[in-house]
Amino acid sequence: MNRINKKFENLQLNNQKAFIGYITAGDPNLDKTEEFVYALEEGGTHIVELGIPFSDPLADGPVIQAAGQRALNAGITVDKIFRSVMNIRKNTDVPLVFLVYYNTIIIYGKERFIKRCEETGVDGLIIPDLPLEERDELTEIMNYEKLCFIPLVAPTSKDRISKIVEGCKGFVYCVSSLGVTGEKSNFYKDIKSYLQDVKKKSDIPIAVGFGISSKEDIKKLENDVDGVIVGSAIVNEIRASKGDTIKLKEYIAGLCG
Ligand SMILES: O=P(O)(O)OC[C@@H](O)[C@@H](O)c1c[nH]c2ccccc12
Repeated sequence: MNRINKKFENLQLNNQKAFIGYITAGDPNLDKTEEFVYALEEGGTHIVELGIPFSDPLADGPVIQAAGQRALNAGITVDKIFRSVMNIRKNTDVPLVFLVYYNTIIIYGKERFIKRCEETGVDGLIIPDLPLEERDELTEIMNYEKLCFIPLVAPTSKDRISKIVEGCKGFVYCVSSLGVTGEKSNFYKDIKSYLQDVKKKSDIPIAVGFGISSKEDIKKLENDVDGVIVGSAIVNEIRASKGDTIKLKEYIAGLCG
C-alpha cells in the first residue's frame, strides 16, 4: 500500500489529524533540505511536501517564490532532487509528496519523471497548473500502489469537486482561500461548509492548506478535515533561525503538538 494511505489509516485509528509540512527543495541547498526533512519528521510532521523550484511559479506566494528563487540561483535541478530523495529513503519512510509544476514534468519527460518518482520513493504529486483535461495522460502511467495523484480543490470548484476528486488516491488538497500561498489573517468566509462539502464528495482523506501559520489556525480548521498543510510559515521559520534543525524541530512540535 502507498505510504500516504498507510499513514492516514494509522492516524485515523488513533483519532489523529495529519500534519503536512512544506519546504522548498534546495533552499538553501539540498544537504540542508535532507536535514530539514528529518527535523520535520522528528518534530511530528506526518507527510512532507517538497517543492520543486520553477522559474514561473504562478500559484506560489512571495515567501515560497523567494525560496524557489534562492534554490534556482544555487543551481538546483530535478535530477539532484531525485538524488536527495534516494538519500532520504535510506533513512526514513516518511511519506513524501512533490509540489511540482506541470512544465517541469513536460521538460523532464512525463514517463521518465513518473518512473523516477516511483523508483526513488516519492509517494504523491501535487501539480497546480495541470488542467483536468490533461490529467489522464499522466495518471494512466502512474502506479497507484506507489504514486498518488493529489488533486487540488478551491472554494470556487463547487460543482466540479466530484469530478476533480474522482479516481484519486492519497488525499485531496483543499485550498483554504483564493489566490496564492502565504500567510493570511482571514480564511474564506464559508470555509467550514466548503470543507464539509469536499469531505462529503470524496472517499479519500482531505487536507486544508493556504494561510495556516499558527496552532490557533490549525485548531480552527482541524475538525472539518483529516489533515492540515503549513508551508510559508515553515519556510519563514527556517530563514529566521538560519537553518537550525533543532529550532525547526521545536517549532514543528509547537505547531502540531
Ligand atoms: O504557504 P502556505 O500558505 O502555508 O500554503 C502551503 C503551500 O505553500 C504549499 O502547499 C504550496 C507551495 N506552492 C504551492 C502551489 C500551489 C498549491 C500549494 C502550494
